[in-house]
Amino acid sequence: MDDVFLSMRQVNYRYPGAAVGVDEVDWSMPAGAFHCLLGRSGCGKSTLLKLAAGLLLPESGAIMIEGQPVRGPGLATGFVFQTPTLLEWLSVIDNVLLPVSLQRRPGTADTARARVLLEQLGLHALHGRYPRQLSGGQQSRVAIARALLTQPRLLLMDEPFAALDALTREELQDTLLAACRLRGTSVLFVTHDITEAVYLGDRVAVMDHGRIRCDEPVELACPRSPGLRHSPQFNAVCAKLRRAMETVQ
Ligand SMILES: Nc1ncnc2c1ncn2[C@@H]1O[C@H](COP(=O)(O)OP(=O)(O)OP(=O)(O)O)[C@@H](O)[C@H]1O
Repeated sequence: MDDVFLSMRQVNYRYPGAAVGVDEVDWSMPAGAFHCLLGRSGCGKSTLLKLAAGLLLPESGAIMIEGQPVRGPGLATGFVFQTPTLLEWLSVIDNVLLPVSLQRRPGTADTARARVLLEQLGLHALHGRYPRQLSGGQQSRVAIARALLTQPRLLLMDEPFAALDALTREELQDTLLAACRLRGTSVLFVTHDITEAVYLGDRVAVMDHGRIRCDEPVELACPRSPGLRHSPQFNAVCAKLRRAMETVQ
């Protein structure tokens, strides 16, 4: 199929000595899609993301982005971890510019792009602050801006909002959807939270013991709006995924 952006075919990986890894995973995403991976702790979600990022290489099977095999990490893929991992000694704008400054001296175009991202992520007044002067939600916003700086086609997110309070988390979900829609960024997003997966994802997969056990398209109104969270349709999809998660445990 020519509209496949990311494809995984029969992908296997296991850390030495680990009981669970990634087991015969087949997955594909069209460009601009937002896919979520749900599953209990230790089922292999982070391992799958690291494989997609090229941080790990599969023992067998193939991972392709736009038809090219993934052979290692690259600027075409952004990664956001559970903790924002900001550098304490750099200001907000310098943290956002980090992916460029690791390669070369940032130019005016890079700084302009960083400022636009900070504006879009609601951080325009905080350029000169340091991470210790920010709330957890603001730090997460900086981490997202940093991951988007190089204009990656693919954003991989590993429970990036897990440590935030429920309302901040919902605000960030809307900010993230808007930022990715604007850029056409494809996103693979790992979470433990069923409502988060359903709000964000246009497709949600449930992982268990390294395998994809259930793969559910989410046919809810786009773009998402906060009122959707209280609708019967939203609750019905959440209930279906919950049943799927309970069945596989
Ligand atoms: N660096 C590592 N070395 C050895 N084993 C590892 C390593 N990282 C993960 N594992 C093991 O691989 C398996 C899958 O771990 P993974 O981190 O992918 O799970 P997960 O679903 O992301 O869990 P969580 O939701 O808790 O983050 C687990 O059994 C884990 O103990």
